[in-house]
Amino acid sequence: MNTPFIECRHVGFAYADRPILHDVNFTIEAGRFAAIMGGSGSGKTTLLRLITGQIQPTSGSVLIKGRDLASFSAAELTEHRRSMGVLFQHGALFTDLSVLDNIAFPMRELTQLPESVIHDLVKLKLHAVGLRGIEHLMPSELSGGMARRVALARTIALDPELMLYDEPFTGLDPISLGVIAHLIHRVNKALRSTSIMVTHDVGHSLQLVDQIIFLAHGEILFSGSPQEMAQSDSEWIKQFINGLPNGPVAFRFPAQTSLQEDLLGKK
Ligand SMILES: Nc1ncnc2c1ncn2[C@@H]1O[C@H](COP(=O)(O)OP(=O)(O)OP(=O)(O)O)[C@@H](O)[C@H]1O
Repeated sequence: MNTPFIECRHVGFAYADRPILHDVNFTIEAGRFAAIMGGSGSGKTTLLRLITGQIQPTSGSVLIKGRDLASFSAAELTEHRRSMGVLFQHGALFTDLSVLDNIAFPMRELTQLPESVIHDLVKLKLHAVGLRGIEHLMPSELSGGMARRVALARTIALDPELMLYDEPFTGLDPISLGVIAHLIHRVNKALRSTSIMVTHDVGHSLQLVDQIIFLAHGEILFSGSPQEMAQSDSEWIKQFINGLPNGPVAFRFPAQTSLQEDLLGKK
């Protein structure tokens, strides 16, 4: 059997004394695309940060290509980060740099490539996201959808073998969202990278990914294919997929007193 690209083995994590993840176990095979889903505050971004090595598990281990991240030297950790492309929630561009300089940034920082090659690569990356010809524009001159595409071009600047997307669809109109989803699919196929996306967008992600990891209260409630998820009997998953206001995640906060007591001061 092939060694998985990413494996979480009994991973637990706490911020100070506040437990966030408990006994999280899953594997993602090389070249596969996984979505991490779950309600707000369930620990999705925390899981991404454990995979990038920004934070370390309190218990258990995160293995990259079979090796425990905790055993990486500083140089190996830098190399691990260099081999990753991360698209953040709002795809933040450097506002005082042009599109060209934004996309060239990781190439200039992390490689010794000559400027002429960097310029050609920027054009290729912009072409990949359908925006060749806007190299000279500043971020303030771009629409939200274009800015997200430029951020995607920057993310793929160094052909990463691991792509991480943290809520890439947030704040986009339906057309821009469709474009970004299509581009993410194309990028994933072209780079054959292993990809992980944290998302709340059930509709698009079920079409994009091979695997879904569903977190609730810091535990894995489900891990499997989109087809398996659609057929799941779990009330949590049904509530999430169908966007129901009530279910295991209650609509009402469980107040300690009744409304009558609050308003009339009576029992
Ligand atoms: N640096 C931090 N220090 C302390 N608590 C934190 C920190 N970062 C996140 N948390 C808490 O950890 C929990 C999990 O956060 P995380 O961002 O991983 O959730 P999430 O599933 O990505 O949420 P969302 O979907 O709302 O972005 C939350 O309750 C959050 O308040």
